[in-house]
Amino acid sequence: MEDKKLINSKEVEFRDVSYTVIEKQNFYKVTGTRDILKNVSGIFRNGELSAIMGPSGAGKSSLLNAISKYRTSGVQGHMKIDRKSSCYIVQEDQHQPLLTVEELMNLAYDLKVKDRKSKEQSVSEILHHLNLNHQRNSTADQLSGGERKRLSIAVELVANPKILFLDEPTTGLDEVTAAQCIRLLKLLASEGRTIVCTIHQPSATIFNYFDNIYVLAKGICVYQGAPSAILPFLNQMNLFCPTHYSPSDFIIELCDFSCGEVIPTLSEVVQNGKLYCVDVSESQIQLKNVVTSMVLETKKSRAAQLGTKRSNNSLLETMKSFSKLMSTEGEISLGRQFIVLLRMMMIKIYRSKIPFAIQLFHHLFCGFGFGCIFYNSNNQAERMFDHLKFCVGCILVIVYTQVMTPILSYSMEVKLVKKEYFNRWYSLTAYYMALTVSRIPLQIFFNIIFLSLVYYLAGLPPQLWRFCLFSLAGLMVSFAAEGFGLAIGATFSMVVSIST
Ligand SMILES: Nc1ncnc2c1ncn2[C@@H]1O[C@H](COP(=O)(O)OP(=O)(O)OP(=O)(O)O)[C@@H](O)[C@H]1O
Repeated sequence: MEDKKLINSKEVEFRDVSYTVIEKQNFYKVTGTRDILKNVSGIFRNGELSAIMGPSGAGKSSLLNAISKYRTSGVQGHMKIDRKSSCYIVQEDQHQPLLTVEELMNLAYDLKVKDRKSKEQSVSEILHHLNLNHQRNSTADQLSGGERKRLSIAVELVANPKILFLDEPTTGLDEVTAAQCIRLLKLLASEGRTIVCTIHQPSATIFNYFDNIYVLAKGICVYQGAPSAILPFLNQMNLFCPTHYSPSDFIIELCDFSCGEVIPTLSEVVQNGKLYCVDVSESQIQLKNVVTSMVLETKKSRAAQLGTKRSNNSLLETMKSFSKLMSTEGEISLGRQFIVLLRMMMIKIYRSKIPFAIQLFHHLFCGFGFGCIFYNSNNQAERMFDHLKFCVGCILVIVYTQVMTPILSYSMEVKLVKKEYFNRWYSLTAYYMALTVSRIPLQIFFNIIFLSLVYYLAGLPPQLWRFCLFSLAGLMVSFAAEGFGLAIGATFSMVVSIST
């Protein structure tokens, strides 16, 4: 009966998962590979708060990333998880800047939920539930660490996900706030969700809030089961916790400092996560096999389906899979995503007073300086080389300005976009379209200021049609340069975020 309950209620199951990274001496030279996770298995059940514990560098975040499918390259093994109803909350609490808590909640709701009737009520309920109601009008930067963490959870809760993955939710929080955060997660789990978080070394109070503990050491599982069963389990292995130690400190110390056979022996006993420790009585435990072949079967049937599909392979199928890649699987249409994102970006631009002032000063300064260099030179036909220098110079100023702006600003946004895209807030197509369109008005405004100044100071003919042609050429260069800037900014920040 107990076994049946365990098997039926599991929400996340993984079997023989390994994660290998390529080690490089420098950007080009590969020195070898390193196994971060070594064929670990386990389950995280519905209605439970589970913790992945272990010393620093044990592979906790790697395991969370692998089973949530946040990271797929280098990961092998079988995983059963409903991606559509899961979300991942990263360690750094990143939120759209310049938006208030209420606006962030509304943004998440508009992008994730189709039914708009109950928006106000749902948002209020979640904010109330997470004790953020009094901060409705504050921006994310004005919140405390604990409030920011609660906001990260709140924005994901609007779509009522069944599975929540959190990477180190207590990092940077004091003991009391960390305990509050874990209590909140326990409450959310008790409502029927599967909550899995990584945690480095929880205090005794926090440790006892968890329903399930998964301990990793050097990429292998050394314990999986109820927190209360951990000491009886270790006692059976002749490892006795000193009286003044908390169980969590003891197992972390064992994993961190023990040498020789302790870690492989513990891992062998729990079959690298396939067995689950249940506390039967005060000093007795039972090891139950909970990881089934179900994940393998799911994988096989998927593979079989794919095989059938591939046999009918056609251009249409390829196109469909490509468009799936480009869009989220949510129900919100691309058009609505675009409108919601565009509105959000316009609000952000409107509120960015200092960047606006800097850009205005930059364009005025460059326009004036550049105009002075070529003062009244363009109405003299014999100064042909000066005309050429003027054109090349104009192009260089526009290109440099427009390339640098997205390179500097976009790299900070990439991690946020990666998180929101992974959590199915929007498709990349809608995001890119909104980003491009939202920048057009200011881009035209600033470029016209620069172009008007240089046009006038350089003594070009005061004819409207000539000025329009000159401006059009400048704007086209500016749009092309901005595209390059976005590509460079996204590529380099992707490289940085992938390698971190
Ligand atoms: N992409 C990668 N390339 C190279 N090494 C990596 C990569 N990802 C993880 N590692 C290494 O794998 C090990 C485990 O990393 P992981 O972040 O999973 O540890 P952790 O248990 O979460 O540690 P911490 O508690 O300190 O965050 C570390 O030694 C880390 O340097």
